[in-house]
Amino acid sequence: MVPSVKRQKVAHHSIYEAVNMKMENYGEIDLHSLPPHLLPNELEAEAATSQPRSKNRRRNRHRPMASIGSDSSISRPSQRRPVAAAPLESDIDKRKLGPAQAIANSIEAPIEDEANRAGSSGYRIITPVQSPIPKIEEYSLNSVSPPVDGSTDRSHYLHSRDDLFTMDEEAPVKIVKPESLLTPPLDFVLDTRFPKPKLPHLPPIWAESRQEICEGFDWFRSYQGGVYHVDNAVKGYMLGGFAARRDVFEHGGRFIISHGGGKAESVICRDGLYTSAQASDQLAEDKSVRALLENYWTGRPLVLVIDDKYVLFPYDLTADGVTYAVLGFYTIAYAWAEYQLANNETGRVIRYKFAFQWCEGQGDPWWLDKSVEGYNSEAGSLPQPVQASAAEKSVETVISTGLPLKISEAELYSTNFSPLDGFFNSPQICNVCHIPSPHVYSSWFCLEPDCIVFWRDPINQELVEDPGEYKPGFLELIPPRSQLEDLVLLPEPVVVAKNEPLTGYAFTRGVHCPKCGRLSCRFQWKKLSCLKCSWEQHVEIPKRSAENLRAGRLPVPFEKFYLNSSSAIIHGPLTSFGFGNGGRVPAIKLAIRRQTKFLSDIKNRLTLVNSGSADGHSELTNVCPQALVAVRNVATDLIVVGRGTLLTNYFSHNAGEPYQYVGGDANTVPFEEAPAVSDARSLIQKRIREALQLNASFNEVLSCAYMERQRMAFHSDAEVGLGPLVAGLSLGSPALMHFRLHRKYDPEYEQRGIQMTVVLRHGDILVMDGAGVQDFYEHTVVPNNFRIAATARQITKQHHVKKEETP
Ligand SMILES: O=C(O)CCC(=O)C(=O)O
Repeated sequence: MVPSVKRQKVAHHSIYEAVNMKMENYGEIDLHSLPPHLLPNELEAEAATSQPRSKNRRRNRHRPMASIGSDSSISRPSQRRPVAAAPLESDIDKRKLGPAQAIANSIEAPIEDEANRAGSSGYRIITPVQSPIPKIEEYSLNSVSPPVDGSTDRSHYLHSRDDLFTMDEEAPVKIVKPESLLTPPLDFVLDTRFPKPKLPHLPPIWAESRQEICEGFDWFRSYQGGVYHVDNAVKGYMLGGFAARRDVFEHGGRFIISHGGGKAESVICRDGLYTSAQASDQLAEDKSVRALLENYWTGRPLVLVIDDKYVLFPYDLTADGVTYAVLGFYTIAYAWAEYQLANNETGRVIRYKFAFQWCEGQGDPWWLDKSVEGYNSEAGSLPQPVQASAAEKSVETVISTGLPLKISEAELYSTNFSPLDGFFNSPQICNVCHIPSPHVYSSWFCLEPDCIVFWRDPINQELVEDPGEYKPGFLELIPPRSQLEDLVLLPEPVVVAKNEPLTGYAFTRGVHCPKCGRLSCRFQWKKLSCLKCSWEQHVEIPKRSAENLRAGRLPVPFEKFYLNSSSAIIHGPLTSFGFGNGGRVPAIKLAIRRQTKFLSDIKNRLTLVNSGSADGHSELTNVCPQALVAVRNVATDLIVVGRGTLLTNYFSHNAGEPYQYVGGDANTVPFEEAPAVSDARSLIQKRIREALQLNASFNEVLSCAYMERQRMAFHSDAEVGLGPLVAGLSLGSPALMHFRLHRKYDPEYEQRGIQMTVVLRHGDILVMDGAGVQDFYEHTVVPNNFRIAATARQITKQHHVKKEETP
């Protein structure tokens, strides 16, 4: 929820003007006027969706270019809308509940329940289960809706989804599923090809975790769901988990049929309570389906990615530690809707099926073993058991010898036709809805879900129980259809250009290893490296001067802080106090407390101490080189995002006492080994003594380093044995620290908006004093650009007692 705020002109006072001045409440500003990259995620998402979009731009980008050799008699989808065409804007509401659904709801006899036939292993409706700490399992990503994110209290989830969120990606979610809910989908085919042989060689592009794919591969940046689309065009499609009935992998993988578009039965987790959501009908206007249909009509290629659970792929990815492998470019040859069995009231759901065909011009699929005698590149060769030596063949060699890494313009022609336009598989026009449907199965029936005879025998109008086999010839390859475009699959290497800030966004992204093909996240501050082999590229980030660190303006309409007028937080007078070598230095002390309900106790306060002196800055710059040893830490094993390891969205380094948040002992060094961090601690303690007359003695400092667009998620430092005094020193670009009410005090999300925002500039120390600050509020830090923060705490023994040991 966004706070209800109204616009009001806000004066810009310099720090010096503000000293000792009774400032007005700065709550009356519009947070939406802030640049999106400075907003916390939920506001950022809102800001992004409220941007006006140029329809023309979008259409031009995704409509096919003029076709070469196209037949003018071939009608375009815009002229007549066959089955499953992307709806026009005006159609959307009308199509929400089609006549087919009305009929389906009134039909008494459901399609025969295969689960019953299969005995007790069949699918069940799952009722809500109370589950304290579930066993974490990955659930078919192609079919799972994101669970509702739970608490962001570090004691529950050490990292929340915001930690990994960057602006051009979907936020990753926790895919958690208690064992008791792990029932296989009803509509699956058993894989008969086990045991699968080992891969002939590593794939040219592969990853071990979903995050690696999303950070390192432009064609697939979806942490949740199986369809990655941008501006209504699908860039990547994930084939994962169980295949649905009638899914196929033909011609050696040149022709693949898959069920896509989400809305399968899913598990939702909220506050530790797991519930299942029933499968529901896919609609042509559902975002994923709609985007897939747009690719279908335009012939635009997309990239197929598989995971190691995709049963129809003939090789075993797991043997080589491959979780995700990129197949190559495909276009959609056919799209249609059909009924599939489901575990809901009607016993069935509408599902869209897509037939993907390998794009010509990108060589043969990399997994086809050309060494097999009688290898037929058209048909593909079935996998043979692979010799160990062949399996270990260097991907480097493979990459250089013709892999599906690029579609070259010269080899393509754009047919720009629809497969329904009369050439393939004898489409027929339905005499009820007058929309053509392809002839997919042995007998033809209407595949337009809004038609009252959808999936019904045209003669006796009976619902089709089993459509049987595909019509002979349906699985044959069709002439290629693609746009004249130079599309590059291989991730571009990160090039270190002269004078480029090496903390820029490009350097936060994942890297593709030219030796073994693995995608790795940027996990070390000092270099880009492959997590599989020895490949690495040094990116030596130079030491920054105080001036350089301080540079960077925050385009926000407030100098120091923002208070939401409905928050009831009050601030005291702004005062100045002296630091350092005897001279008085103008500085700000801003005490903020909440007057009613929550922070009524004066002990709970927030103070921003600005060092304000040149001498302070020179002391601080020493901290930087120390923090540069930082790494992106591994998130807790309580969370699975997609598959594999999960890293935070910033780099960190811990000194002093182990801090559970950064993995305890494993990621902590003693202060003696971190002299600059130790200096920062001394400086923080000194400033607090001077400004607040508090004798703080911190025994832990967490240093966080942020590159462009990185940030720390909403959380509170409310773990047992922490604080209650927490003080953070800011270095580098200015940042916004937003506070919102903790979810436990606002369960209905009524006041989920930002209650308070504090600007943190180079040299500032923000002091959070009192357990109430952590208990009532969560905070997030969104830097404007390169920034390092050193946050000091007092950690007691209680903090080290493991969760299971607490009574
Ligand atoms: O100042 C920062 O960058 C974040 C500090 C913080 O929230 C923390 O360490 O808990």
